[in-house]
Amino acid sequence: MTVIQCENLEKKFRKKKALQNITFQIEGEKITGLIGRNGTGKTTLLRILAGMTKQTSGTVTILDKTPFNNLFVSANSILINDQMQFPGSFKLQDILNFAPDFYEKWDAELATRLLQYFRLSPQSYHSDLSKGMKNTFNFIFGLATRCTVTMFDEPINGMDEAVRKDVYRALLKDYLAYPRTIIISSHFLDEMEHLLEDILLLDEGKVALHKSLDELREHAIGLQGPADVVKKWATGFEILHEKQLAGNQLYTVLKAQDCTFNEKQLLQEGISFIPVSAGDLCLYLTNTRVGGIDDVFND
Ligand SMILES: Nc1ncnc2c1ncn2[C@@H]1O[C@H](COP(=O)(O)OP(=O)(O)OP(=O)(O)O)[C@@H](O)[C@H]1O
Repeated sequence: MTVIQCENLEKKFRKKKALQNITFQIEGEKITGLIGRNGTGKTTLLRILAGMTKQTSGTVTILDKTPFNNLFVSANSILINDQMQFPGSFKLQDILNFAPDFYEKWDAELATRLLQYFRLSPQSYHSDLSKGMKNTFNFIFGLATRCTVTMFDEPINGMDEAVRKDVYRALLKDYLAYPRTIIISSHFLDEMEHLLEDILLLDEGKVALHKSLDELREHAIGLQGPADVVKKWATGFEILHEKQLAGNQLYTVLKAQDCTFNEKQLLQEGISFIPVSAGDLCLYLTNTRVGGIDDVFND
């Protein structure tokens, strides 16, 4: 079943095109990572999907409904971000008490247990929490809604490493018990790679790639060895990233399409295959310069 569908979505802020030609669909229950550099339109896309803002043109449907101003979509989806506002007079417990009025699948026990585990006092005011604590509470809230479409916009900002690890684990355990469509935008792809089934990579407001992680891992190949030999083998391939290393060694990442390297011969010529992590690959695919920051310091 198609849960999310976008066709030629465009969003302009005055003359600025924040999103353009966005076409993709998400089928069924899975966790998708929404990845992209700063300012590439992740938040804008999530806000459109959640019905908080309207696209300039194109179509978007969530559970077959247009999300903007749609009560059905509001009841069945949630966007968690650090802009979430709750009434100033509400303690955390008050927020939890009101949640079942809006979210029919609300799991009060899960929310309470997670609050205890993360040592968040139900008597605290949301506005008094630190950044990391606020995001932890927001995450708990999002998880406990069990919404059919649950979206997290950079949920782990401000959380320390131990909390992040627990949050990833809680997300995975709850998802396995109650599968649903989850989208997480994050700059920490390497950390949460194990959670994700698909990657939706945005670059300058466009979809750069929408693939499963398995497909993504086969998308590129890393070669390292003597610079002249690496360059010889890389001839004719699209180079996604290049880094000069000590001892005249070169590390090159190539687009793996139609790669038919003879691994034995490469090894004989001193070239090693280096796996390219999904996080690094997404960075290379959205870098404007093949050599990255090093280029700034090179003549
Ligand atoms: N309300 C707005 N008014 C004008 N421009 C906006 C507005 N919201 C977003 N933009 C612009 O749209 C583009 C996309 O912004 P968006 O916040 O969606 O990116 P992002 O990928 O979430 O970025 P980050 O990773 O830094 O949070 C940016 O150029 C931003 O300046």
